Amino acid sequence: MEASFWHQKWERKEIAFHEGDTNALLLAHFDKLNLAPSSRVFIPLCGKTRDIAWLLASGYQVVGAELSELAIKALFEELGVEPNITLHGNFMRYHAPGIDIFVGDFFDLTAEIIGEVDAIYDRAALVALNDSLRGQYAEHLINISRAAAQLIITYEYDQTVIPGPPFSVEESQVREFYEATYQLTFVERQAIEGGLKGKVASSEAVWLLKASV
Ligand SMILES: C[S@@+](CC[C@H](N)C(=O)[O-])C[C@H]1O[C@@H](n2cnc3c(N)ncnc32)[C@H](O)[C@@H]1O
Repeated sequence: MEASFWHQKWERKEIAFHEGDTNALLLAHFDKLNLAPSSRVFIPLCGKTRDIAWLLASGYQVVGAELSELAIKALFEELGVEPNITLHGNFMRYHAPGIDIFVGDFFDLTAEIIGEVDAIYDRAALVALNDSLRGQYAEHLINISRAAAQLIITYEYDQTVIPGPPFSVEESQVREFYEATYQLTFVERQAIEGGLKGKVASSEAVWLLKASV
């Protein structure tokens, strides 16, 4: 999708992807990453997810990337935190104790910009990108995070019924993108009540990716 697509979504408040509460699959499975206390977690394409509040309250540090400055202003407002805002190359950096969000294009990020990360939490990021960008996203994510472990939540459904985003990302694609770098563990698949957008039977699938030894 073009950047303008997402900017428009935020301007028009068409953000059905945003969940009011902490994601239940995050709560159920985040401990499987076995992170040390105060580990730094990268959230690509973070929007204003409430999952950030949970991670901070759980003692983790968060680094995020998001195109929309509107989203990040709302994120900090909802966190009740006053950010320090600075220009950082192509990005606006929104910083407060324990949290760094880079506002700009994920594909412009570098390992130096995001700094050390211990793990990645991808909910609605891989699935937000169309087919032509998804492989590029996965490769760039591996490079800038130096193959940090990942917890990924995807959607699976019949893509001929509705167009994305979110796009359906099947097991074969998760394996295609990540199997050369990580050991993949399928964690669980959970049906979405009422289907995706009420239109198509769909499940969320959870994947745990750890560096191959
Ligand atoms: C489907 S939303 C998911 C947001 C968040 N992960 C959540 O669970 O609520 C995808 C987000 O990615 C952002 N986005 C899309 N393309 C991006 C890019 N190239 N760089 C940074 N952010 C991007 C959009 O603005 C949008 O907020």
